[in-house]
Amino acid sequence: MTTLYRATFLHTPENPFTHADALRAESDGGLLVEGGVIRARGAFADLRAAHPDAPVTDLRGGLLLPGLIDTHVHLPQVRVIGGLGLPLLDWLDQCALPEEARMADVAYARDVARDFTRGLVGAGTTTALVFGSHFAGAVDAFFEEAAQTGLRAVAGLVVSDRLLRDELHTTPERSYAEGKALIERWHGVGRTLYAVTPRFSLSASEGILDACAALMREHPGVRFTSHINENTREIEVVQGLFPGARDYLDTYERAGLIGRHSVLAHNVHPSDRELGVMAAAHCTAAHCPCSNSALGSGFFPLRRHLDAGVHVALGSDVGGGTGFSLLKEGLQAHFMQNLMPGGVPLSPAHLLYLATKAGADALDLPGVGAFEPGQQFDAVHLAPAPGTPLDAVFRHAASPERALAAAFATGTPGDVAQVWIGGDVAHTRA
Ligand SMILES: Nc1nc2[nH]cnc2c(=O)[nH]1
Ligand SMILES: [Zn+2]
Repeated sequence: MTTLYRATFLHTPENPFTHADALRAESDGGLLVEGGVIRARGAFADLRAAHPDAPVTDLRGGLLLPGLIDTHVHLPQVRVIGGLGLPLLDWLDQCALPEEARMADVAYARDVARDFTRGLVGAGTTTALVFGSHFAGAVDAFFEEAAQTGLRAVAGLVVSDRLLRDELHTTPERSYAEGKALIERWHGVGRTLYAVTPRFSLSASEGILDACAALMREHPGVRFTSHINENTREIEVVQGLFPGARDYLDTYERAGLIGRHSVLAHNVHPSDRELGVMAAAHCTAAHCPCSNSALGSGFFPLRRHLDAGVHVALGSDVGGGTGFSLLKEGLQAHFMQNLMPGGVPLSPAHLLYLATKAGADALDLPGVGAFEPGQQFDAVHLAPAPGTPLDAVFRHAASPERALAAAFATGTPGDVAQVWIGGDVAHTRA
């Protein structure tokens, strides 16, 4: 089936941190989509002339963006969003982990997976790197729900063997066996990929990190994700647990877990050595600015990451973060860079890139992240309700770029009118 979408669209096929004019915009644009794939892109009038018989979907009056890509978000935490005012380790004990223990009940986990997946797609997120659950049944339930919704999910069993709560602990042997079974069931099936996911070095012994590395070695193409350098107290505890490690990164590096397919969340307090190794390994730092603010973790040193050559993308970190909207994460990133000494001024192009193409690159998914011919039609249509301030801005914006800035400044999931994944409608505003 072929459709010609008519819209004001913007995308960042190039990296605005390294390319001038990376923001591409078309005020009255056309995207010709066939079988879920973008076949042609340009001015609407030109595409209309070349394809006079294609049915037109008219999306004028809003903004069409590539589907947003969340590179760090926790499945079991959707119902504990809002535990404000605690530092990381207290927040885990009091807010997150009691809820994560409830995921042992598969029926409960299925309901949570529905809330979670709806929350993501309703916010315009079409691809997510998801911290699953400590329970394999809950991870299955999530993959099933993602397959139904159409979400591009990269996810895995979260594994830990110390310092959380007994119900959440496993063993290296069991984590390996359950991970292998999940990889065989889900990796590369439909739109899903598997991510090997030790929770963080604080809760993962060398033995369980080795089991993670074995899964990575035996299943090339699976992704890796964990947390790093989020909170100063956490870093001290990790140093004590790994007295032979050079730093936090080394706890993963020594196990053989750092490479092109590794995404490390937070990295608020990195050393220069860690940044150098991350750059050389082409791994990604998932920056989660709302979480960093809510948990008081600190200011993300974006300048140091960029100077070192470390790839950076955005994550919502629900439920340490405050919601699924990557527009809000973009705004919070902008605020924090504005406020910190030596912060990087972030333009609308930077924010769009961090929320789309940067995530696609982090996950090594060349088929998504922008509106290039040959890419999947993953898209979010922002169309604020008439009479809202964002609608007023959209109707009077001097350029698509100004409208984009306003979408980051004041847009919410309520402004997401429709979402497509691979050409299929995955969400329509009620
Ligand atoms: N923000 C955050 N950091 C973590 N470090 C280990 N687990 C978590 C978590 O659930 N959220
Ligand atoms: Zn997290």
